[in-house]
Amino acid sequence: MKKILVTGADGQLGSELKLLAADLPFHFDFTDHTHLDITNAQEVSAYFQKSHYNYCINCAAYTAVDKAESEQDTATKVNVTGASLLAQSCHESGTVLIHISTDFVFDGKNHKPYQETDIAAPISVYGVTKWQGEEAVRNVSDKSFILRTSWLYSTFGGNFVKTMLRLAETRNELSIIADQIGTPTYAADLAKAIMQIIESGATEYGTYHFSNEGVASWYDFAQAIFELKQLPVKVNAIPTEQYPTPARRPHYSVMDKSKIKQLGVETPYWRDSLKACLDKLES
Ligand SMILES: NC(=O)C1=CN([C@@H]2O[C@H](COP(=O)(O)OP(=O)(O)OC[C@H]3O[C@@H](n4cnc5c(N)ncnc54)[C@H](OP(=O)(O)O)[C@@H]3O)[C@@H](O)[C@H]2O)C=CC1
Ligand SMILES: Cc1cn([C@H]2C[C@H](O)[C@@H](COP(=O)(O)OP(=O)(O)O[C@H]3O[C@@H](C)C(=O)[C@@H](O)[C@H]3O)O2)c(=O)[nH]c1=O
Repeated sequence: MKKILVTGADGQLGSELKLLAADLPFHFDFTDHTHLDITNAQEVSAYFQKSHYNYCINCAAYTAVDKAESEQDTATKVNVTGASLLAQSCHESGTVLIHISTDFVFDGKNHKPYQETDIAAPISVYGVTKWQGEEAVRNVSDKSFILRTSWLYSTFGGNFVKTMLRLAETRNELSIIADQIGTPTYAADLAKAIMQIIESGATEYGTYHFSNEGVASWYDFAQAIFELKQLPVKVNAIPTEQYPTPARRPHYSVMDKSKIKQLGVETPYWRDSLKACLDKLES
């Protein structure tokens, strides 16, 4: 039976993987920050010495985009050192590493969906650390899948969908940025994609883009949330300048998913997945 180590398992993606795990014929070790700190070299190597893993899915990350601007060292430790330590142990033990990265490795100047071969040029500390983490993985492990995803949300953890629902409890009007374009992605769909890759036994290692299908601005995303939930919130479309944040975010970060589709992975339309998540939140 395949053995799979999951790090950062209490986050959005890790929690979605836990839900899927129950129905799969694999042995999972789900670890959170307290059981396995990926920045601790001894803890990482102890895990890999204790068991042989066929796969390691790295869901652990520093994901606070704005806070990262003033916490560069912490973000680097988790997103670069942590990724590098896992890659090293995976390489030594012949484990396939599935590492997750982000659309924020791009600067957002494209006018057509980013391909895996497009040049990364991150414009935030978070984006830089995620790019350096990818490079660390690529340099060490020749058996790794790096999956870049975007605008993740889930019924678990904190995310844009939950922020909008929370704000709707006290506000009847919101201003949301309309000139940052990307694709929302339901973490449950990413979890399924990861499992499809593992179940297929694919060995076409490398960097892949995975998001839901379609395109939206944060404004469109917010409108869809309120429309599907039938909440009477007026949403004003604003330019980025009118919502200043510590971190810069790409204006355009839609990703081309042709490559991952060749592995048989499905990419549901973002509004369908949003509805599925909202229905699940309600139940
Ligand atoms: N969220 C998003 O919108 C997007 C995320 N991604 C990427 O997808 C991946 C999964 O993201 P998501 O599930 O949303 O992230 P979350 O922030 O929901 O979860 C990350 C988890 O990592 C844990 N963690 C942090 N530091 C360590 C550490 N040193 N050792 C072990 N665990 C640690 C956190 O635990 P604790 O809270 O206890 O620190 C948390 O449970 C990440 O690589 C992220 O960069 C890509 C695009 C979009
Ligand atoms: C709350 C709020 C946000 N916004 C904007 C700010 C920002 O540009 C956008 C999204 O803000 P958030 O802080 O929720 O999301 P953010 O943390 O920027 O999301 C990013 O997270 C990292 C981890 C990734 O890897 C990215 O793919 C992306 O998902 O919405 C508004 O315009 N109005 C508002 O009222």
